[in-house]
Amino acid sequence: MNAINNVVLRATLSASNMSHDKISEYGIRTINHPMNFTQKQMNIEILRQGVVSILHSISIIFALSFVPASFTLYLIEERVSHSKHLLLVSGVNRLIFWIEEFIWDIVAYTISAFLCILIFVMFNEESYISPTNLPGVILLFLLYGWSCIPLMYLLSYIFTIPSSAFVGLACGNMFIGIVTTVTTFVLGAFEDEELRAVHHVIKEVFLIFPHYCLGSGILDLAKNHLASASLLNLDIEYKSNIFEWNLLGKPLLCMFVLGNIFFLLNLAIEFGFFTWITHFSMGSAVEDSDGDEEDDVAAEKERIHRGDLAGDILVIKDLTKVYKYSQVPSVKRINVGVKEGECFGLLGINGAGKTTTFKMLTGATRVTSGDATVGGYSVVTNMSKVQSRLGYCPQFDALDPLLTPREHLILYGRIRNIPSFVLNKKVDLTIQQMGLGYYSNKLSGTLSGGNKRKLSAAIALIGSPPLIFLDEPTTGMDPKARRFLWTKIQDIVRNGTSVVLTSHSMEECQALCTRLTIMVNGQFKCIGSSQHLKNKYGAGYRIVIRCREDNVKTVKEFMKVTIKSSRLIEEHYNQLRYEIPEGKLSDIFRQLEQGKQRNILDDYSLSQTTLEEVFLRFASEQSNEPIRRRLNRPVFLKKCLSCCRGNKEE
Ligand SMILES: Nc1ncnc2c1ncn2[C@@H]1O[C@H](COP(=O)(O)OP(=O)(O)OP(=O)(O)O)[C@@H](O)[C@H]1O
Repeated sequence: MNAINNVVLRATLSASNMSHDKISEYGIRTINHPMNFTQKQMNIEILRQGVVSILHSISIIFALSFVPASFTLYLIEERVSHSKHLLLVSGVNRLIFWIEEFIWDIVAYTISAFLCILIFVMFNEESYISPTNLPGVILLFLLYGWSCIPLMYLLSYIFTIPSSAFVGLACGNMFIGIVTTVTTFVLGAFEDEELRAVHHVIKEVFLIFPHYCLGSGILDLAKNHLASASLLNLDIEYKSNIFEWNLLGKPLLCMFVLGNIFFLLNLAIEFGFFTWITHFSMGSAVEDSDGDEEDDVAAEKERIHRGDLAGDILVIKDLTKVYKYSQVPSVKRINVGVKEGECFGLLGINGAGKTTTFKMLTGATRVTSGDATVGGYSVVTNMSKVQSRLGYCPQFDALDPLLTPREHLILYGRIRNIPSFVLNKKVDLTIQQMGLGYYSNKLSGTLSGGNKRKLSAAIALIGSPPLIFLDEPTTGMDPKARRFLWTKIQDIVRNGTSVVLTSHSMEECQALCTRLTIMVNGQFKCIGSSQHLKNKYGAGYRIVIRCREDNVKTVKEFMKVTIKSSRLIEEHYNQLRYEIPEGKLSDIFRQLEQGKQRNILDDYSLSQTTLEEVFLRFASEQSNEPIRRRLNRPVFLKKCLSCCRGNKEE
């Protein structure tokens, strides 16, 4: 309207031949000054701004729910694949592991948090980026990461599938953050006395959630900014310290304290504090071994108890493991000493207790009773010292799928303190010897089962630790790689390294082990060299006879008469299999040759009892009772336990 008036005025002046410069001096200037808000308008405006602020809080909680949850992906993968355990066994300090994990995650989180702040800057959100409020916003974001990341570490123990953990934890973060913040905001808007009382209580209780601290902090900051802006409209200057107790002071302090508590709880789980408490509260009495102990087992036990341990790098004394909620021990009072430069074999059928023994010796599970020492250090009291002396090839490949074989070997070589000037050469040599050259730069997640096994064995050997545990190292390997590994094991044993090996291949045990034991139901049934075991527990010789179909009866008669101690153990069509417990080898040959000359038998073979037969004899004693007697724990209890025990199995 004013502009039209000015146009009319200047057109009239122009018609009266006034100079152009002068015309611009004439005109009407209008100034619009809004009236101050009424009380009602003010309330509506505050409510409108409040709703905008709660939307900001929700958006921030939403964005920052995903980032901390994503840090559990790798953590769970490492725990479930046991690659974390392998790192610890190779000498990584548990405390350093978690500090490094936290530093890495907090740096990644800080980048995301600063991107959120950048969005505020781009949209010029005065409530958050004004010089007085910006430091508060930065601190709120950083302390949220400080407290929420260790909380995610704690909750990650509940999960075994990384993707489920990510979805579950991100949704949980969002749910808690949004529900707590919106609830307190809505309750705060009511005038009712009772609701106000509830509002005050839950505002304090919700401070145990970092998500609420962040949401309420953002909201309070925006409300405070709105109040000072509104008062400024009334020409009243209102300045407040945003770090005061009732504004940001309380949530900031709570997040700082919560972060410390969550991190310490996580360390307590990592160091087995809770399993330690339950271990002592549940008791661990296991009666002595069964009376029918073989004399070589008893002799070894006697040697260990006597303390005659000269030259033994590994000493196992009455080592026992009873898993929680299992009524029978998985490993029961075993005793053995392994000398420097000795390869000791642990044989036993599935479920005999071999892996459990390794788990106790490497710190993956707690010892129920008894002890074992490596180089004089106890696995019960000084596991970190024990671990620094171990190489371990677990039963299932504990590899990081995102690292290549070369990167794995460099990583473990560095952990084992191989000087950097020889490390690359050593790694190249190992890769070439293990036949991994073609795959050395491929992700280990894409390797075949056999190649993964080769890599696991190479990791155990790199750095030449004095004691190496190999849990079925050659399973799935091709014959060439298997032969190479055998040669390699023989070499390192010759050079003074001790090896404890489990295998289901009798051929492997005979080729490598200086002494071996057969485990049945968690107990050692015999100990000695393979020849000693065959002599002692083998039933003499085996004869396989082939004859004409119509001659079977005659052969049976012949054997009954000529080799009286023989016992028929198998009969298939024209093939008979006999066991001869005793007798001179030359006499047996002579008698069989006579039978052949008399055309009673066509053909025969004579052999000593094999280790496999000794093994089968003992293995037949293994009962599946332990498995049947294990109780069925409720699922929720299992999850609760897995959370409390962290990476320790019980
Ligand atoms: N985490 C566990 N909780 C309860 N019982 C377990 C646990 N792990 C193993 N066991 C039980 O302990 C016994 C010994 O198991 P272990 O894995 O040591 O046998 P193994 O000799 O290594 O068998 P395999 O040759 O199949 O590897 C089994 O009866 C098994 O069911």
